[in-house]
Amino acid sequence: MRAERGDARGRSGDGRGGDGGRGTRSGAPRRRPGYRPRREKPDAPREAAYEVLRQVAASDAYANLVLPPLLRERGIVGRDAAFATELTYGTLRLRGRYDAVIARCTNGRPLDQLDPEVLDLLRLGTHQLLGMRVPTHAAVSETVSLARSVTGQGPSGLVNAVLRAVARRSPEQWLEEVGGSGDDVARLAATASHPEWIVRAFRQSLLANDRPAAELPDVLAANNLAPRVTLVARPGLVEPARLATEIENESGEPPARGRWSPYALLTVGGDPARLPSVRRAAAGVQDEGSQLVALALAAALLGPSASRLGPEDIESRGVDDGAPLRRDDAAPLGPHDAASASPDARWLDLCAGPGGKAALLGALAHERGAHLLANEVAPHRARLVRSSVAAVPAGTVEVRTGDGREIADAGQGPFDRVMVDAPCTGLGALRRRPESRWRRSLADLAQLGPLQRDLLDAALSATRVGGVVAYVTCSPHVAETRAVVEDTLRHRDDVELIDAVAVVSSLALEPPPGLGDGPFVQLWPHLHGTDAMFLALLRRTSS
Ligand SMILES: C[S@@+](CC[C@H](N)C(=O)[O-])C[C@H]1O[C@@H](n2cnc3c(N)ncnc32)[C@H](O)[C@@H]1O
Repeated sequence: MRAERGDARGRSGDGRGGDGGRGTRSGAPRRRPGYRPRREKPDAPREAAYEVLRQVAASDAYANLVLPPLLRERGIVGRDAAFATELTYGTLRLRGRYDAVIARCTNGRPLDQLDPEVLDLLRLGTHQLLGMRVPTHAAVSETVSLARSVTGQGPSGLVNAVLRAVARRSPEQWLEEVGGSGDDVARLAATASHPEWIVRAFRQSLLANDRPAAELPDVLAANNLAPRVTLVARPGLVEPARLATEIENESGEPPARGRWSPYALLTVGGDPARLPSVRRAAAGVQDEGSQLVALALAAALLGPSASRLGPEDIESRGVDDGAPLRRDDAAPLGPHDAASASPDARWLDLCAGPGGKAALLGALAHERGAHLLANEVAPHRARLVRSSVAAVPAGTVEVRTGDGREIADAGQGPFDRVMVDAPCTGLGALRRRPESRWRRSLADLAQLGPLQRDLLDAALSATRVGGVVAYVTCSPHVAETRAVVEDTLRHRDDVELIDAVAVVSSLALEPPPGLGDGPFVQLWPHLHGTDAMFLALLRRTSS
């Protein structure tokens, strides 16, 4: 079976396995010459990829949540699992480009007149041909076989004809063809496979962050590359060196250290869920950009108008110079039950689900004798937060289910440090969520804008004078990043900006290049290898 699948993928043989891939099994009737009976079961990795695509389209499922359990359930492992994963995620990412190709191969029939199932089959076949370089005969015959199995005989002829037309040109020729018409945005949208409004949004954001528009193809291309899986060794819970050993034992390959976060390890394979430290939540999967913004909140200095800091504290910590508090300088605070006596004891994560940043902040809070309230509006996501912070010793983190706009009702403020990791379009994480670019629309921005402003407002109101708020999005879109912060500064006179570039540059292992003059930090996949996270740091200056 393994050999048959391998052949079907074009790694050897004729693309159909030793028996033609048509299911000759002991006891099967003798074939007439030239007769090829219908294959009983389609190739399992292709079938899994197809099913995920259908769930993504029909039930708004997330591919990265559906595929791994499906592979486990069907016992698809090793190279077959890698094939299914690349086929699924690659097809979803490059759907826009492939649709432009397929539309040129249907004899003028518009794609919206094809059955959605057939269109997904064509996309899968096209990705094998143009994105994975599977030999033509294998890509076409296996996809046609899958089509027969899932849609019946009828549409399989169309699938065969369209895929043969796709195969007549090389990937390079198709890129030239689909990128050959329309304005710059339309061409990039087709070749780099992004909706046009997202292409425009990235261009606008590059310019707003003093990056040249010429970088646009690079950032879009980076959105199409599968990122390396990054783990965080939560401070005080597991040493990075120990986590590295676990990773090497699991995958056979030592991880690379992160470029920016001292707690980051980049893996090259293996299943993170199997690592002992991940299982006990001392470590987790977390993009380095996400680690950096959480570390920045923990490192940003409190004060100068910190009402609960004495003047000598402010002086000795160098608050006025705007430099961040380094971990070495952090006051070695006592046990967390003494936290209430400290001027840096009450931390809040206002939008905590599923809990990546809350777990890192919780670990840091424990080291510093602080307490973290992790708030999340969705009960099922609040449960995920509880799992994420499970390794932080009891008493440090409390998880609250509630609307962040009503955080004053929690009765635990005012807070010293507050994370507002606002619900956003997620345009900064397109690498990791292959389907999301097709699901999002401009209407989402209009809907999210008021909520983002209200959450930031509520966070600032719940912060003590001198306390710090981090406003974070996993999106570079101007409308949900600097526009939200600038609107807030316009209508509040009790807030000032902290230079987030200075904070991030001094806490990172090396200063990330290209961050500009601040005060905002915008990370980029093509420059930093992280998600396109945005960070603004704000300080409450008066009550
Ligand atoms: C970007 S995610 C946060 C990611 C999280 N900080 C992490 O690192 O894992 C935004 C979260 O805000 C939550 N959310 C949405 N509206 C909210 C509200 N009104 N109050 C609190 N949380 C809210 C969403 O359910 C979602 O879990």
